[in-house]
Formats: sequence, C-alpha cells, structure tokens
Amino acid sequence: MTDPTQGRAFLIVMDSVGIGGAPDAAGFFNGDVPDSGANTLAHIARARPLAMPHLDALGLGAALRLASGQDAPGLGAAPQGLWGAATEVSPGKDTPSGHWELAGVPVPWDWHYFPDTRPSFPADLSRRIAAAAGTGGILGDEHASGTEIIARLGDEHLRTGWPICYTSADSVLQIAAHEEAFGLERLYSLCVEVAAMVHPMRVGRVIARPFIGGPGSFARTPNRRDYAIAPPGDTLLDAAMRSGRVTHSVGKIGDIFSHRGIGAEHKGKSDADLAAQLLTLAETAEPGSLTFANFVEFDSLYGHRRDIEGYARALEWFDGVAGQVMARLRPGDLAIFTADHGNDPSWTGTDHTRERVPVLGWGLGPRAIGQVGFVDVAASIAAHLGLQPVGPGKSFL
Ligand SMILES: O=P(O)(O)O[C@H]1O[C@H](CO)[C@@H](O)[C@H]1O
Ligand SMILES: [Mn+2]
Ligand SMILES: [Mn+2]
Repeated sequence: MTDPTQGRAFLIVMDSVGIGGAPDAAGFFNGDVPDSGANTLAHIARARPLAMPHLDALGLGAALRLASGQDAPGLGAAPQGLWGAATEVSPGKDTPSGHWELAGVPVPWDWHYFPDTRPSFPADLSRRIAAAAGTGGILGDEHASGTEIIARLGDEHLRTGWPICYTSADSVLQIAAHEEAFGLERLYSLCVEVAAMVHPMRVGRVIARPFIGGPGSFARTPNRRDYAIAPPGDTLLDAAMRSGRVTHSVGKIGDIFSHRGIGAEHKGKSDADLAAQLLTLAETAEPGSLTFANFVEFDSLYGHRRDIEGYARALEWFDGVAGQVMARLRPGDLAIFTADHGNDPSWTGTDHTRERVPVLGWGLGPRAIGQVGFVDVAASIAAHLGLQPVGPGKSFL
C-alpha cells in the first residue's frame, strides 16, 4: 500500500468455518470425544460438494489442504488471492477467544466452565440470580441446548415466572425468558446484574436468550444479547480508534469486544440483513477505516444444530455475498475472510470444535502466507492501515 491513510480494511469472520488440523485438538472435547479429526469445511463438502467459486478462487480449498491435508469436493482452485491457515493458541475454542486473538489479544487466562452436572451452578450463585430476578428460584441450572431447553421448560417458566438458566461447554451463563411474559428489558437488566456476578469468576459471557410463543411453539427471537468480559489488552479496534480511524462493527462484534474501540455498530436480525449492511459499507466506509464483521448463522443455526445441509447452503450463500463485497472494494483496500473456531456439523455433541481457520485476502494479489497465528491477522491489518503494531503477531503482508 502506498498511502496508509486511504486504503480501508475489512475483517470478516465466518463464525465457526474451521478447516481442521488444530495441533491441540486432542485436548478439546465434545462430551467425552476429543476434537481430533474434526473438520467443519471438509466434512460438509464430503457430505455434498460445495460450490464456493469466489472464496475458492482466493484459496479456500488450498487453505484447507494446508491446514489439515484434506481435499474438499468442489473446492481446490489455483489460488489467486492471499491465502493461508491460522492456528489459535488461546486455551478456549469459543467466540471471544477467537475474535480477541484475531484482534491481537490471545486470552491469558483459563476460562471458568460450569460442570456438566445438575445443578451446574454453585447454589449461592443460583440464589443470587433468583434474588436479582425477584423470583423464588431459577429453572434449568444445567448444560443444555437453547432450543431444547425452552421446549422442555417454557411451560414451567410461564407458570412460575422463574428465568431459565443454562450453560454449555463454553464459558457462558445463558438466561432464557419469555419476551412478553417476563419482559425483554427485564431480561436484559437481569443479565447485566448476573454479568457483574460471574465476570470476576472468568465466565466469558452472560447471554440473554429471549423467546416467544406458547406451549409446543416456543421460538427464540433475534433479540439475543451478549454481555462479555472486556478484552484483557489493546485490540486492533482500540489501536485504530486511537489513531483517529473510523471503526465499524457489523453483527455481534461490538458485543464480543464489550463495545470497546467500536465507532459505528451495524446490527441486524439475520445474516442476510448483515450482508446488506456490509455491502453498503464496502461502498461507503471511510478512507483508512476498519470494518470488522461477524456472520454468526453458520454457527448458531447450523453448527450447533449439527445441520450439515443447512451449513452447506449457508456457505454457498455467503460465497455469493463475498463475491459482491469484493466487486465493491477499491484499489488499496484489504479484505480478509477468516473464522474464529470450528463447529463441525458432522461431529458428535453440539459444541464448537478446535480447528485451524482459513485466512483469505483480497487486495494484494496472489500470495501464499502459509501457516500463521491468529494474532498475525491483527498485525497485518494494522500494517495495512499504517497503525502502530498491534499485539504479539507478525504481519504477513
Ligand atoms: O444452544 P444455544 O443456546 O444456541 O447455545 C449455544 O450458543 C452459545 C453461545 O454462542 C454457545 O455456548 C452454545 O451453547
Ligand atoms: Mn464463534
Ligand atoms: Mn457458537
């Protein structure tokens, strides 16, 4: 780049689109089964060939082969973009760990996970949650899938008014409550109070999971809200903002970074909504700005639900979006498409899988960057934007 004040950067996270090969996968689990061999992209493509011409032209199939030695039916064109595979070092395979590390801040602590027992939460914490909610107790208090637990306990929730509290293999405490009967604002303020109780324990997030409907037809609404611990160091977003750059968050990026270093937040009810906003930003984002986007539905709608065909369709749809984004970029811009962890829909369980992720770049011509670290993404974008170095990574530009 010749003029660091003009070129823009777009960091686009395809949530959970892993490509296998994580060297420490054996230390991560779905239930009792280690994640060794999990490979989100390869296993989807093996179930049914993927047509992803735009991302594959950058080097998606090549990155998959580099990360894990796997070939994917439908992918594997000769790369014309910047391409490589990134390995995570943070001790968690969760969304904040992945995003923070991509932004230059590996997680320096072990997250607190609630045990897969019933009850799962310490009795004192459950009491304090109920007191904050003004209810006689809480429902759930266990590991669960969010759609399953509202189907099972939604009824009792309406009868008692008690919030449904559950967790998973992630460091989370999720609270599901009926949007109308319990109240959306009341649920949000409860989550704020509970976040203050559990963040000091190193529980990564409290998540509000509002739902609507009646017995037999309970359904979650798009009004999910995440209350995350703030990143434990200076991120790419902080550095951009400190240098007077405009930063745009698309989707849940603002939530993941506890709204730090975020200029404008662009939220949406669906990934289709977010795609429209990203396309607008590709045309209108300011010179020298950073746009950081997360597309969550791969993970939330298909990975956790182990829906291979749904995931495949989402990948092909997103590839079209990526093509439209690239068509709107300008000379001097850099766009990086990557992911935060895996969530292999062919795997056992319902949790994320520890995997490497693709790093695909538009704007610098063909360039093989090989195996890199998540933190190198932040270092490279900082270099591209002409910012002070960010984090312990090394720029691959
Ligand atoms: O089953 P649901 O409620 O979608 O929960 C999933 O969403 C959480 C946050 O992404 C994960 O921890 C996983 O448990
Ligand atoms: Mn994620
Ligand atoms: Mn997830």
